[in-house]
Amino acid sequence: MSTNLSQLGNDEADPTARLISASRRLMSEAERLFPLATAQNERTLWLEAMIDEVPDYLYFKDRNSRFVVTNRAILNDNRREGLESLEGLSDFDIHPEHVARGFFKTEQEIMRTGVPMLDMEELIHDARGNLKWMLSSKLPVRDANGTVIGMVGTARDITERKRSESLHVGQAHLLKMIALGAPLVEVFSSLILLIEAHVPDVTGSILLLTPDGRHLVNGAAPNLDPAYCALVDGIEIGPAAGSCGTAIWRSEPVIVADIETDPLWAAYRTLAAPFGFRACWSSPILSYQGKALGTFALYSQKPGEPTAECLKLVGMATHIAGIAIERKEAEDSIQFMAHHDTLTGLPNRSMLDERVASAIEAADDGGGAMTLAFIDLDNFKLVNDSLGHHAGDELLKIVAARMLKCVRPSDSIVRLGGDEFVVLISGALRRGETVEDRLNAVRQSIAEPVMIEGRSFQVTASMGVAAYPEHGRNVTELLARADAAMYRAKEIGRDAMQVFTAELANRAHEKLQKQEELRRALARSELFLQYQPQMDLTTGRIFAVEALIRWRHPERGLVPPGDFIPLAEETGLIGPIGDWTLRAACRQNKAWQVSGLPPIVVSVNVSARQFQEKDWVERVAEALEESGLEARYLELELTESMIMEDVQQAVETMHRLEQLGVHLAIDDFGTGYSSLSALKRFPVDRLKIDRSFVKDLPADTDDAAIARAVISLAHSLQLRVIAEGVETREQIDFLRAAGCDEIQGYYLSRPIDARALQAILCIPNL
Ligand SMILES: Nc1nc2c(ncn2[C@@H]2O[C@@H]3COP(=O)(O)O[C@H]4[C@@H](O)[C@H](n5cnc6c(=O)[nH]c(N)nc65)O[C@@H]4COP(=O)(O)O[C@H]3[C@H]2O)c(=O)[nH]1
Repeated sequence: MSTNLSQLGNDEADPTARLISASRRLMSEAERLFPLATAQNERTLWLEAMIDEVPDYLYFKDRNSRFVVTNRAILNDNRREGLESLEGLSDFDIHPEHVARGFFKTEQEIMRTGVPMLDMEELIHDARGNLKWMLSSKLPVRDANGTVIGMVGTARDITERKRSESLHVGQAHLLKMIALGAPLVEVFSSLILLIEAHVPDVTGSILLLTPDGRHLVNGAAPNLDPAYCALVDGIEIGPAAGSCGTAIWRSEPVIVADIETDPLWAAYRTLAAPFGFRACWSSPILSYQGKALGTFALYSQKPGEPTAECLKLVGMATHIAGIAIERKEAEDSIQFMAHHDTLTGLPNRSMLDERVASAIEAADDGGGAMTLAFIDLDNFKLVNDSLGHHAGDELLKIVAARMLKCVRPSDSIVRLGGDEFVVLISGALRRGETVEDRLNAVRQSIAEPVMIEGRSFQVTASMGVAAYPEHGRNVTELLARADAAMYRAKEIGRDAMQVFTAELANRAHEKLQKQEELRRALARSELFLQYQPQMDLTTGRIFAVEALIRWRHPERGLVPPGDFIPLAEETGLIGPIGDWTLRAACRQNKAWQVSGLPPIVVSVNVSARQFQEKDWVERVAEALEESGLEARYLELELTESMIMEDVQQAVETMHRLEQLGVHLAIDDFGTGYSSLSALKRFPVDRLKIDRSFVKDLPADTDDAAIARAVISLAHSLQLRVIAEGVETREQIDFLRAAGCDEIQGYYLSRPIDARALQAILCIPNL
C-alpha cells in the first residue's frame, strides 16, 4: 500500500469523519488491489490476516488431532527447520512423545464426548526447547449434522505470569520459613534455589560476615561444588578480594563480568579456574540499618553481565537474606537474654536447672560428684546505699568476672539476682585439688579490694555448699540446702563457707514446721498484744504505750517476738501479722478512750518488709478508719536500718504517713548507721535510745557518752528522746540529768495485758 494514510482527509476537521473517510478509502484501495476477490475470498483473506496477527496460538485440528489450520504464532514457535506449515502434522511431530501423548489423549476425549476443555494450564517445550506455560482452551467442532469433525484450540503464553507467580509463592514460602524460625541454612538454600530457577545458568552462594567483620564464611550454596565452598570459607574481605570480599568491603554490588581478566580476582583466579567459573556477580546483604551482614553471589560459567531482570532478583534475594539474618540475630539475642543476666552476662536462674541437670547426668555417668555453692555478698547493700546503684552494678560486674576466672569451663557461675550467685563445680578435679580449694579461691577473689569511682572497697561473701548426691538429688533440693548452709554462714559471722550438715537439715525442718505453726497461729487467734507504758520524765504522766506482740503457743507456751518475728519477715508472713497488730493496737487504744481513760498514743513496731510494701500507707489509713482512732494517737516505730535500705523511698513513705497525721519514731537509735544529713530529712517526732546503751548506765562511761550524744543530737534536731530498757532508779536519774524526755522499761512496768494496763492508766501520775 503506497498511500500515505496520514495525508488522508487532512482537510476534514472532525476526527470521526476523518476516520470514516479514511476507512472508506482503505476499503476501495483493498478492492483495487484484489479486484478478482469474491466476497467469500475477501472474508477468508481478512480472517487469515486477523488470526495471524493474534499473538495467541489458534489452530484447527481434525478428528485425528492433526493440524488443519494454524496461525502464525503457533507456527513460529513450533517450526522446525525447513518446515513452512504445520498442516497435516500432529503434536507427535513437534513435541516430545510423552507431551504429545498427553495432548492427544485430552483432545480425543474432547472430540469423543463433545465436552470442551477451557483455560487449562499446560507446560510445553517449544521447538527451540524453551519451556513455556500455556493457558489452553480446546473446543469440539461439529458439522451441519452435529457430528464432531475436529476441534479448535487457542493457547496463550502465560510463562511470564507463571514465573512471577512462582516468584511470589517462593518469596511467601521463604518469609514463612523465616517467621517460623527455620534454620538459616535452610532459608538460604531455598532462596538460592528460587533464584537459580528464575535465572538460567547461574549458581548461587551466600557468605556471612564473621562477628569480627573481617572474614566471610559459608552460609549456603546448595549447587556449588563443596570443594570450592571449602576454599572460600573464611576468606578475608578487602578492596580486591574477588567479587564477594570486595562487595562487602565496599558495601555495594560488585559485578565481575570476567574472572579471568578482572583485577579484583587477581589473587583468586586460580581458585575459581578449576571449577570453570567465568563471571561472578555479588551483592552485599545489609541489615535494615545498613550494617553489612554477608553477600549474595551468582556464579556463571560464561563471561558476561547480569540482565536487569537478574539484578532485580538479586536485590530481592539480598533483602530476604537480610531479613532472615536479622531475625536470627534477634532470636539469638532474645534467647541469650532469657537465659543470661543482662548486667553480668552470666547464666541466670533459668539456666541453672539445665546446667545442674546435665552436671548430675555427667556425675551419674562418670561416677563423679557435683557441688553447688550458694553465694551472698555480705556488705553489698552498704556499697549500693552509700555509692548508689551504678557503683553497686559495677561491683557486681567486677565480682562476676573474678569468679569466672577462678573456675574451669566445666563449672558454672550463675547469678540468681541481686547479690546472690551460685557456683556449680562439676567434672574431675586436678590432682591434689579439692572442691573446697576451688570454692575458697572463688571467695578469696571476691574479697580482693575493688576500686570503684576512685575508692577502694572490700566485699566478702558468705557461701553455703551442698553436694550431689549426699545432700540432694535435684536442683531444688540442692539449692534449698546450699541456701540453708549459706544462712548458717551468715549467722556465724559472715565471710565464711558452710557445708550443709544433718544438723542444718534438722534446723531447716524445724524452720518449716515453725513456719506452718505460725501460719496457723494467726488463724487460731494464738497471737495477742501486750502493752508497755512510756512515761514523760517531766510530768510523770503515762502518755503512751508500746504494743508488743506475743504468741501463745499451744505446746510451747508464751513465745517472745524475737523467736518468730524474724521467721515471719523471712517468709512474708509479717504482712498479715503486721496488719493484725496494727488493727488490734488501734482498736484497743480507741477502746481505752471510749472507756473514759485519758487519751494516750499507742506505738506499734513496723518491720522492714511491711514498710517496703507499696500499699502500706493505705493499710495504716484503713486500720485507723476501721478502729475510729484519730491518727495523732498512733505512732509507728521504724528502725534506722529499714530506713537506710532505700533512703529516698523511705523518706517518701514517711512523708505520706506524716500527712495521715500519725507520729513516727526511730527505734533502736544508735545501732544503725544513719548519717546526720539523712536524719535531718526524716519527718520523725522522736528517737528511741536502744536498750543496749541504757543497760549499763550510768556506770559505763562509753554508754553514758553515747546516751548524752543521742539526747543532744535529738534536741538539736528538735526531736524528743525516749530511753528504753530502763530498769533502775540510777538510770532514770542519769537520763533525767542528761535531758532525756521520756522513759520506758521494767522499772516502770513490764509489758502487760490491756486490762492490766488499764489499771495503770487510771493512776493519775506515777
Ligand atoms: N531487758 C529489758 N527488756 C525490756 C525492758 N523494757 C522493755 N523491754 C523489752 O524490750 C523490747 C522493746 O521492744 P523493741 O525494742 O521494739 O523490740 C521488739 C521489736 O523489735 C519486736 N517486736 C515486738 N512486737 C512486735 C510487733 O508487733 N511487730 C514487729 N514488727 N516487731 C515486734 O520484738 C522486739 C522484742 O520485743 P520484746 O521481746 O517484747 O521485748 C521488748 C520489751 O519486752 C527492760 O527494762 N529490760
